[in-house]
Amino acid sequence: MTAIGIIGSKGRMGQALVAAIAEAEHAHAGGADQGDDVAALVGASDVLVDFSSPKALQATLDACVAAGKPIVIGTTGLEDAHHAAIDAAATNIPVLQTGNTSLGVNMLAALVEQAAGRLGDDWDIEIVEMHHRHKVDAPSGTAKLLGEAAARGREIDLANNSESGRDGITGARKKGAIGFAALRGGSVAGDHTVILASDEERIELTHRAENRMIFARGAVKAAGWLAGQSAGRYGMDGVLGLQ
Ligand SMILES: NC(=O)C1=CN([C@@H]2O[C@H](COP(=O)(O)OP(=O)(O)OC[C@H]3O[C@@H](n4cnc5c(N)ncnc54)[C@H](OP(=O)(O)O)[C@@H]3O)[C@@H](O)[C@H]2O)C=CC1
Ligand SMILES: O=C(O)C1=N[C@H](C(=O)O)C[C@H](O)C1
Repeated sequence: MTAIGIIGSKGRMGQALVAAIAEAEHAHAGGADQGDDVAALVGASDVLVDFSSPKALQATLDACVAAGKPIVIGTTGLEDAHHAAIDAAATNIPVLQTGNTSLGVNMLAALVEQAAGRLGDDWDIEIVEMHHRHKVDAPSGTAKLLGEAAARGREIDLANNSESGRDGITGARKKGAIGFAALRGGSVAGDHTVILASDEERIELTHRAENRMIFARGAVKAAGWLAGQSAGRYGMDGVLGLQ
């Protein structure tokens, strides 16, 4: 049994995590939200799970490093500086960061990597995502994860080969670009489609999340797995046996 502390415990994912921790028969060490003492929660936990806000990340990482506690980071909307902070923390503690903790999305990423690599850049790649009206970041962390998978398959760098937020006279699509489009509305838990389009045919690979328990169960599984790892930065492949 692992004592799991939740950063962002009162949120939509925080509540799903409480249920998933009970279901997996781990212990819920408590939660921290805005204004709470994160160091106290870290001290009471074997491992932390963070589904909150990028603004919380640095203080959370500092507390985990100071106490030598592993952390699973599911928060999205991360920028380069956040990833640099994660890399630095991972030299001291185990850190697992992912835009999506579900089995289905991580399987989809493996399929996208393979398709992008085998089809080549005569096939345009567009990633379309839809989420509930409350989501604050775009494109989603999952869309970025799928974009990274496509870029890996093509052996290109995503940062220099992506197009998003098209509006007005944009010019023609750049050959080899990976495009992103974000839709928001209703209560959608998370839909992602990767479209591979050639001149004469099109492939669409889709994942639809029907509820948040798929993310929560994946995060709890990741927490149990991470508690047994040494310092370093990890993704979901080892947790889900997709390596
Ligand atoms: N990787 C994955 O598989 C998934 C990732 N996510 C990501 O998880 C994050 C949370 O999503 P969701 O639960 O829907 O969001 P919510 O807005 O419902 O919950 C966010 C929670 O984080 C808390 N919070 C905000 N700022 C801080 C802070 N500075 N310190 C501590 N706690 C803070 C909020 O507390 P308060 O209300 O007091 O501000 C709230 O309880 C998002 O980034 C989302 O994209 C979501 C699903 C799956
Ligand atoms: O905010 C959400 O809800 C979700 N966020 C993650 C993301 O940004 O990809 C994962 C999931 O799609 C739900």
